[in-house]
Amino acid sequence: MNPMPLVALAGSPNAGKSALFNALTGARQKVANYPGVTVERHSGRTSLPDGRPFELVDLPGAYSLDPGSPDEAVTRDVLLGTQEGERRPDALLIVVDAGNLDHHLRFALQLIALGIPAVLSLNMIDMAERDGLELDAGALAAELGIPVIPTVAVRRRGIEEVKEKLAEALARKPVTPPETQEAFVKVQRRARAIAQKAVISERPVVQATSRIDAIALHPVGGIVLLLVLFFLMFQAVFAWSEAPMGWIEAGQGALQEVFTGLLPEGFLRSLIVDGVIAGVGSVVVFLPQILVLFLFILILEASGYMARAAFLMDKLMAHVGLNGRAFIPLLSSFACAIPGIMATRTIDDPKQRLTTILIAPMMTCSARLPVYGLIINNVIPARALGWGIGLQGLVWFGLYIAGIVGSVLVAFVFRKTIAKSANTGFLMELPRYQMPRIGDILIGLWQRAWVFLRRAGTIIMSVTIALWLLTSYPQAPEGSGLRQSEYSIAGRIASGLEVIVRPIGFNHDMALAIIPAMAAREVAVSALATVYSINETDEEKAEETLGQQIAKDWSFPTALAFLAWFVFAPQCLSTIAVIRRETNGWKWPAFTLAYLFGLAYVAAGATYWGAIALGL
Ligand SMILES: Nc1nc2c(ncn2[C@@H]2O[C@H](COP(=O)(O)OP(=O)(O)OP(=O)(O)O)[C@@H](O)[C@H]2O)c(=O)[nH]1
Ligand SMILES: [Mg+2]
Repeated sequence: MNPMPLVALAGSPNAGKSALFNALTGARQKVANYPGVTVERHSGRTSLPDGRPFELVDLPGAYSLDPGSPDEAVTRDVLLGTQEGERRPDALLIVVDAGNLDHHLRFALQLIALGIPAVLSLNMIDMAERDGLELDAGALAAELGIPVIPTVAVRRRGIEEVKEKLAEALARKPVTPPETQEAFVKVQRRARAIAQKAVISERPVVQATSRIDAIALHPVGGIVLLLVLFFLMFQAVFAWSEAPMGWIEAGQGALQEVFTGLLPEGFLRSLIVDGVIAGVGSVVVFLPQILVLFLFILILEASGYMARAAFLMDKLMAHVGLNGRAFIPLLSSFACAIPGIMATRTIDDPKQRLTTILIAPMMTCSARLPVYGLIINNVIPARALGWGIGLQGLVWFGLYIAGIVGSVLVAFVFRKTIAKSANTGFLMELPRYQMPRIGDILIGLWQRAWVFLRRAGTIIMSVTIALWLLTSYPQAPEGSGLRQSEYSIAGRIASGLEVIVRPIGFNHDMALAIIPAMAAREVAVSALATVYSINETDEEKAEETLGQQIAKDWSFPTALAFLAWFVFAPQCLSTIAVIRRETNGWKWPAFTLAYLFGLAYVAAGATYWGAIALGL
């Protein structure tokens, strides 16, 4: 039996390949309005109009067949059939951006020359029309010698036709390509000539894109705009999430009451009420803040603004020896360092890539949000500083900036020492601005929420239960006046660590919380919740929320030191595992652990003693 036919999606970055992949297969691959989003091969199944199934693979975008970076190498190897364990595709679906035909046809021409039966999707035809460009698909097909179908991937326009033409292409035999590839300069010239022939009419319209860019890319105005946007984002994180956080807390309280009423006093009740509900609930309550933050990030990404931010940062990053390509991986690290580190595959220079991998864990990932939120919401006064600026939002903004500044300084040092290489320039095509589609944003938010809740229900819940057991036993003798969290197994282990972290202002509860938080940062919060609810014996005190207890028990310098610790500490085993995978060995993950813990220790200590010196 013949294996299922294989079709590969290929084309220049940001042409809409993943959007087309999603439209064809019903998958939900990440699409975003900047180049370099897809860095791995993804595949999915779908069927031809006659019902025959075929496999579709979405490849990272590339500018040519000579691989510049690891992700482009994936694309080339798959297309040439030299990728290990991978069949050569039976047909290609080449995607080009209709509004950027001249550039995108270069790679398309190289692809066609491979001799694999191909179909061309003339994508983003809606945007081309908006910008006053009318193209002749028939003329283009005649020039290229393959079928050309105008498509709007995000509105599923042209999808059925693409399938029909793919069915025909799959019936054709591949031809043997010529021995030598045409010189790239020649390809370039041919691409331009063909693109010109395909134009029916071009109405010069003053493009919104260039008008917005006059401000957004301005060397001074652009940076100011960037800072203002991010600043507003953090203010909104507080302003908009207060009410829903209250609802979640109320729900959690109600649930605890239900179980307290349902279960007899004892092991099970304590496990469920103090362990699971208190622990997991203390993390879940931060969902609204995370969603508000991502609402902003997703809108900025989809509109095309983030690519401008990358462009602006390029100049600044050049000073520390990184190019603008590092911006997108670092940007994704704000959600989570894991995809961020994987996205460094778009960086061609190995030393620049290594540096970016090493600093990615310093970007404020969403796992830190519950920790920051817990401290800021409860220890930093909700004071207005005038002009609608709140102190809490300002501190939050400051923590993000601290991570960024720290990473910039570290990158500078690494590029001068352990990761030396020449600085290379950065060429990034800026996408056109687009109105974000509400559906896309909602799906993005849903995916974020799902990742967060799944973590809460799996890793955070299991670590919390384990910690609950370790802090519940052995039980402190009644009336001894000993604190359960110190008497227990976990407490005794924490007492060992406390010796090391006391000089930076940490107390016993914090020492206890940061050990299980190695598994995931959010666990620091659920661990504190568990510790406090286990320690509470008299009923009245148990009414207090975790936040109120922290506000009462922790001194201001101690709370600040805890925040500073979490800016840098590499408390995430999955990130370390990904660094190992991406650098092929234990050397760099070990190095990352060492330098980040060192940095966290110094930063927390400096914060603590600094705050004391200032009399805070
Ligand atoms: N208006 C419009 N936007 C589109 C169309 N196709 C894709 N987009 C948008 O264009 C952007 C890029 O799409 P992607 O599918 O991520 O592009 P890609 O080719 O996979 O990019 P890389 O993975 O970076 O190579 C996204 O913002 C999409 O929503 C289209 O036909 N019309
Ligand atoms: Mg993609």
